[in-house]
Amino acid sequence: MSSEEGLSSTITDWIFINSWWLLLPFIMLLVVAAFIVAFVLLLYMISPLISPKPLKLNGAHVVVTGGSSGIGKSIAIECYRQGAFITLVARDEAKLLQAKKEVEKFAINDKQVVLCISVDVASDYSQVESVIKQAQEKLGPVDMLVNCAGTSISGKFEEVEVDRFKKLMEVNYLGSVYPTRAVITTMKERRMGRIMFVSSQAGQIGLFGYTAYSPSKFALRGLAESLQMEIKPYNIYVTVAYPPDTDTPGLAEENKTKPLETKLISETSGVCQPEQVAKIIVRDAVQGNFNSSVGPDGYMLSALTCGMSPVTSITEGLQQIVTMGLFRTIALFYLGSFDSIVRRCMIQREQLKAADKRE
Ligand SMILES: NC(=O)C1=CN([C@@H]2O[C@H](COP(=O)(O)OP(=O)(O)OC[C@H]3O[C@@H](n4cnc5c(N)ncnc54)[C@H](OP(=O)(O)O)[C@@H]3O)[C@@H](O)[C@H]2O)C=CC1
Ligand SMILES: CCCCCCCCCCCCCCCC(=O)[C@@H](N)CO
Repeated sequence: MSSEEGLSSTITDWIFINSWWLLLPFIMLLVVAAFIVAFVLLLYMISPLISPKPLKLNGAHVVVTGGSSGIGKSIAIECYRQGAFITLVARDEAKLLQAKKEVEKFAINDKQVVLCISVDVASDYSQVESVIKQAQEKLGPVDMLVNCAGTSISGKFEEVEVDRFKKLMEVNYLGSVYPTRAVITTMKERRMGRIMFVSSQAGQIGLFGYTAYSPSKFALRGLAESLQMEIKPYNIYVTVAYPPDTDTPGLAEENKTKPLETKLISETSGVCQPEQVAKIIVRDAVQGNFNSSVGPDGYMLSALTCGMSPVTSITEGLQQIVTMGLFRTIALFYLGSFDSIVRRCMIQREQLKAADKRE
């Protein structure tokens, strides 16, 4: 070792031993940087969890498609009871007028109005746009749009008439796209609003008999997620509701041709009353929750199928994280029992057929 090298290493030692504090600024800088990174990460995690400000229904203009019957009518009543102005949208004028009378019984002040509009929400966009414009001229800009017009049909895949697949996509999916498209620009300008899509538990799981219906309800979820990402900075919140079987004229109609398998499987989550479903849906829409479910099965299904859907509260996010594995375990038992229902029904049918032949 040369004497020069010896000298430089002695100097470095000296700095480390006696002047470590010279490094203090660097250490502090590192600590501050670490804090900043942690803070930014925390902000990223927390920001989607910040709950929106609840919408005031008193004096608000609520448009309910499918508002002349069943769940839609109950939603209209629930909003009216909280002071909203209502536009009911459906095709049949007589049913609309009847529903208007029923809703009006729940007025809380004498300024409230129920407007009826007869239009097919699924056939022609320009028509839907023009009636929404008329409604806005009469009752002011739409604060909340409830897309509840819809219909269902159940049957085995090969027994469902081919044009029904198209029909259900038109009514249940496009029939929600069109009214939403007609209100969104004004909502964005006003930087406020709520959009509700009424899907179904059959929009979270595919079931025997719902090959035409389920996809039209699943589609709403894709629409809702994409739209929510676009309009959240404009303070507009989207809610997707997933009701179980609900006691309505729509369900009674569907039950006339429902396969036994579909009946037995759907019984799992029971039958609800439309008033009960409407209360939950309206509460969730007012709060701006992305997800709205009914009952314990509905809760489990929603947590299990949350995927990449937006979260609207810290508790919701935490519950999803904690329950996911447990609910999947429970789901496997449900799936097993559904498979066994389908197998048993098939065997029963074949035995009946064989007996018929023998006679
Ligand atoms: N009842 C249930 O078990 C469940 C229902 N749902 C969903 O909830 C929604 C409401 O169901 P429910 O209350 O049972 O249905 P109903 O059949 O009782 O009512 C349907 C409403 O939608 C209107 N409508 C139907 N088609 C159109 C159309 N093309 N244009 C405008 N309005 C239309 C009907 O009026 P009109 O015929 O005069 O146009 C009526 O007001 C549906 O989307 C359904 O899929 C979800 C889960 C469970
Ligand atoms: C942890 C996992 C829990 C799993 C629970 C599964 C429960 C399945 C029940 C599905 C019922 C579907 C009702 C569809 C109603 C409907 O949309 C039509 N009636 C419309 O008319």
